[in-house]
Order: sequence, then structure tokens, then C-alpha cells
Amino acid sequence: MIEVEHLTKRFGATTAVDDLSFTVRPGTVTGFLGPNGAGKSTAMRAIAGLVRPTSGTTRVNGRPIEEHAAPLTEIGTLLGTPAHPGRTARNHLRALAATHGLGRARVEDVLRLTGMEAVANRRVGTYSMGMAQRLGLAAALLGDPHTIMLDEPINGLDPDGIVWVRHFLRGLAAEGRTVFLSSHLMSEMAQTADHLVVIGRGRLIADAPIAELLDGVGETRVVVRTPDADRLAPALAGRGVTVTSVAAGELEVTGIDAAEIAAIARDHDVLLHELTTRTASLEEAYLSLTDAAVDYQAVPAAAAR
Ligand SMILES: Nc1ncnc2c1ncn2[C@@H]1O[C@H](COP(=O)(O)OP(=O)(O)OP(=O)(O)O)[C@@H](O)[C@H]1O
Repeated sequence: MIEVEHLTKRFGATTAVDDLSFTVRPGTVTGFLGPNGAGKSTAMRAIAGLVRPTSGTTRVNGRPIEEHAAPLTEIGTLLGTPAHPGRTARNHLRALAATHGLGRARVEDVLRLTGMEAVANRRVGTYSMGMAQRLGLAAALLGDPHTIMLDEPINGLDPDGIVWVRHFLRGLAAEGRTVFLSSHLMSEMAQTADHLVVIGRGRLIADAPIAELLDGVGETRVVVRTPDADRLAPALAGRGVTVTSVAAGELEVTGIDAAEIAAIARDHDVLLHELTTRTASLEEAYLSLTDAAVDYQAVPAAAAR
């Protein structure tokens, strides 16, 4: 479990995280989503105890990270601090284990868990991005932590690597662990996370299951292309339907399905060139959410003048 309460972090004039509160629960994969510079890394570093908050608190498994006697067994992190390129993965993990009082047997466990055994004696500097990410995951799992927090673990991976990471993280959540990962891409999160915490400019925008986020912002709409838009639009209107003219000969219709539109078109002798049902994609949901964040920012700026 990760709890963030009224977390604010300023770097000089920049407010990286602004009064942010959310809870990451065990047993699910929670995505931490926001555009570049939204404050995700800063918030994660504060949770890991690597950044001192300007105000507010963070707790891991019920306590501030610094109050845990063995932090590595509480939270495993991947926060973009790569291993020394001249070391082998096995030696890197052994050194890490030794400084945290963990045995060598656990190193072999995590190498096996992350599929790294065959390359464990190679120098880290020769690794592909995918291998380096696996090593990062192996290090995060070393203390067998109940909570795992990963900053952009999918960034730069090839499709096989992405599938592997997704499957792996889902497995950890299925074991009842808390899994929290960041990304600036909704498409990555759509297939990996069950729940999303979305931030923009350091502030919370949404904290909800992915399905609920889609329900909230997305509506099924039908795109209609017809040379008779002038006649069809009024025929559709007045039935609890919204009709928007998006281009010449093209309408966007909500509140009625494609079959009903086709029937009305036939009744009015309207020729249809296209009738396409579009469900809001996660990407659209995300853009609509983060647009709101920009609007939010514009208000205080205007008010300040
Ligand atoms: N050590 C620092 N000193 C000064 N400014 C910082 C520092 N760390 C982060 N920032 C600023 O805080 C803001 C949030 O950055 P942060 O890296 O947390 O965002 P992010 O959402 O993780 O973005 P990205 O996806 O690009 O990593 C940015 O404006 C960044 O420039």
C-alpha cells in the first residue's frame, strides 16, 4: 500500500508536485499517468524517500519510508538509477543484496524470476534496453517486497519486452502485491493497469478504475458522411440526439445508434456514404482529462493579472 497525502514539492520557482493525495492499493496494477513533466518521477522519489517533500506526507505499507528498518523488503523500486556498466548483473545484485543483509540465494531467485540467468555474467554495459529493464526489475524484487514502484518500466522496450513486463506485473499483483508504475502514454497503461492515477502539472486529475474513466469521458458516437447532411441533421434532431457538423458532408451524432440513423435516413430519402460507430478510445479519454488540467492552470494565471 502507498499513501500520499497533500504532497507538495517545489524546486525553486517550479512546483513539481502540488497538493497531491492518492492511495495505491494491493492486489491491482495501478498506473501513474501524466504528460512529461507532470511530476510523476518527483512524487515517486518522494515516496521512496529520495526527495524531501516541501509539505505533505507519504507512507509505504502504513509508515513513512524512513521509519522502516529494512526498506528494500517493503518497497522495490525502479527509478532510473542504472547499474554500473562495468559490472555483471549477478555481481550488481550480489552487492545490493549484501548491503541490505540479503543472502546470495535470493539473487539467484530474482535472476530466475526475471529470466536473466543466461545473461547474468555479462557486463551490464552490453545489455539491450529490455535486459537492463529486467535487471532493474530483478533489483526491485530482491527484498521480496510487498510494494513495487516502477518509473516508466515499459519505455523503450520492444513489443516482446512490453508483453513480458505486463504479464510479470500482473502476476505480482495477483500475488496480492501493490504494483505502481508510471508512464506518459495512455496506450501503455490501457493494457497494463487496472486502476489509474492521472496527474497534470503536479495536481491530481483522476483516480479511478480504467473502465470508470472511460465511462466518464467517452461516449459512443456515430460518424455519418452524406451529401444530404443539410436534410439529415434536422431529421435526426429533436429525438434526444446531439448532431454536430464536423466538416462538409460529415456529421457526428450521439444519443442514437447507427441502425436508427440508417432507418431515419431511408425515411427521408437521404443517401449515406459512411456510417461508423466510434467508441472513445483510452487515448481520447486521456487527452480530454489532461486538457482539463491545462484549463485549470489557465484560470489562476488569468486571475493573477
Ligand atoms: N531536481 C530538480 N530540480 C529542479 N526542477 C526539477 C527537479 N526535478 C524535477 N524538476 C521539475 O519538476 C517538474 C516535474 O518533473 P518530473 O520529472 O517529476 O515529471 P515527470 O512527470 O516524471 O516527467 P517525465 O515523464 O518527463 O519524467 C518538471 O518541471 C521538472 O523540470
